[in-house]
Amino acid sequence: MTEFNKIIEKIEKNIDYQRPQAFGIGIATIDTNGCLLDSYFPSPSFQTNFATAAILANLFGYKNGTHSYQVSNEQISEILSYFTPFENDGKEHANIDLLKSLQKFMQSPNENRKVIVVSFIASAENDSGPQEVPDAYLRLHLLSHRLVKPHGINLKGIFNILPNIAWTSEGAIALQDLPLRKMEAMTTGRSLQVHSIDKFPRMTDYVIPSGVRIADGSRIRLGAYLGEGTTIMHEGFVNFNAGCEGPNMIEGRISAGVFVKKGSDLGGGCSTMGTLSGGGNIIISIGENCLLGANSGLGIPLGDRCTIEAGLYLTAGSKVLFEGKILKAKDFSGKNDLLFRRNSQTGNIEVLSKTNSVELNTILHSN
Ligand SMILES: CC(C)(COP(=O)(O)OP(=O)(O)OC[C@H]1O[C@@H](n2cnc3c(N)ncnc32)[C@H](O)[C@@H]1OP(=O)(O)O)[C@@H](O)C(=O)NCCC(=O)NCCSC(=O)CCC(=O)O
Repeated sequence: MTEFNKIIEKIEKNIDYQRPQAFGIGIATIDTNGCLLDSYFPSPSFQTNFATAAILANLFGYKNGTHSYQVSNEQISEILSYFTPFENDGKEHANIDLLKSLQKFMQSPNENRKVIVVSFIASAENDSGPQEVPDAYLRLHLLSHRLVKPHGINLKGIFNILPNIAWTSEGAIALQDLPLRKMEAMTTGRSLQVHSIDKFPRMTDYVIPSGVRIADGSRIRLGAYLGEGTTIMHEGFVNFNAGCEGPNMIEGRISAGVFVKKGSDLGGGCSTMGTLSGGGNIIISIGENCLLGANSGLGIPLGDRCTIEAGLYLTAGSKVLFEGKILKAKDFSGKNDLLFRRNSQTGNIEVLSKTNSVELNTILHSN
């Protein structure tokens, strides 16, 4: 054990070495040109397991920054040899177990169009965002594994890094490989179905967070953050770098960048304004115990215990009536205990102070 510690100390003392913010050991799909299409990290590490990070770093020559490496079976054996002091110590070692499984599964990797990858993400202060497919996927995994909350990791430029590919019943396939793969499947009696053409896969094909119900997996992108006790009905949608704290009822759309705090209910078909396209730049958040009525829309950050009437689309610039004064909806950003409704007699949007708040039906949030 002391020998192991000495090795780690030596690696970490190297003047150029910087502990990565996160790292992951995973498996990636390659296309016929050997390009990486996706990466799957069953147990990513964030701000932890620094000893394992150091051993991996030493083997690949990693010092700092964001880098990914393809790993041979021989290299896995070499990595595992460092961990013999931990054999049968009665503790759980997710990364060691993962390496052993990968070694077993990957006897002839290329036949399955798969390669083993290790990816490191630079320390937070030096992280300039996604560099390659594996570290982009690692970032999305960190969010869906609840290791970081939305906005907790740099995703700038991720669209330029991720390839647009076919998500099929046989996993990720490059668009140029699709006709051949389709023929191959048909001639062997398989039906190759294409579920979507996109840069982001559905979350449930990579990460299943504990304590959630998801009625339609295709509505949740990898990189969504779903807290314990989240229920998402068929109309619900959650983009990457967005999500909810849990428990929550989600029957509307959580756009990229939006975060919903616990106890809030997003009614059927409601909209939260995003910032990816359409010119909006206000990042929407929703406080605790809010209710967005069915088919409502939200263009300002809400405080706690606020309600938006069903069908009311509240944009930031909407003129609203509050205690006899005309204000803008954005003047109420982050404020608590408010009811926004369109007066059915005058047509004005009104803001009323309120004391009651939504309570979730607990039966819908237990598993
Ligand atoms: C705006 C609220 C919250 C108001 O409800 P409240 O219970 O607080 O108030 P209330 O008791 O209805 O009304 C109190 C008083 O205000 C009046 N009042 C109510 N709304 C008014 C309006 N728009 N204009 C003028 N007056 C109004 C009432 O007539 C009443 O007056 P008096 O005092 O004179 O009597 C509601 O209407 C609403 O929109 N709820 C959202 C529900 C929802 O969408 N949940 C998600 C379900 S999701 C779902 O079902 C899925 C299905 C789907 O997919 O669509």
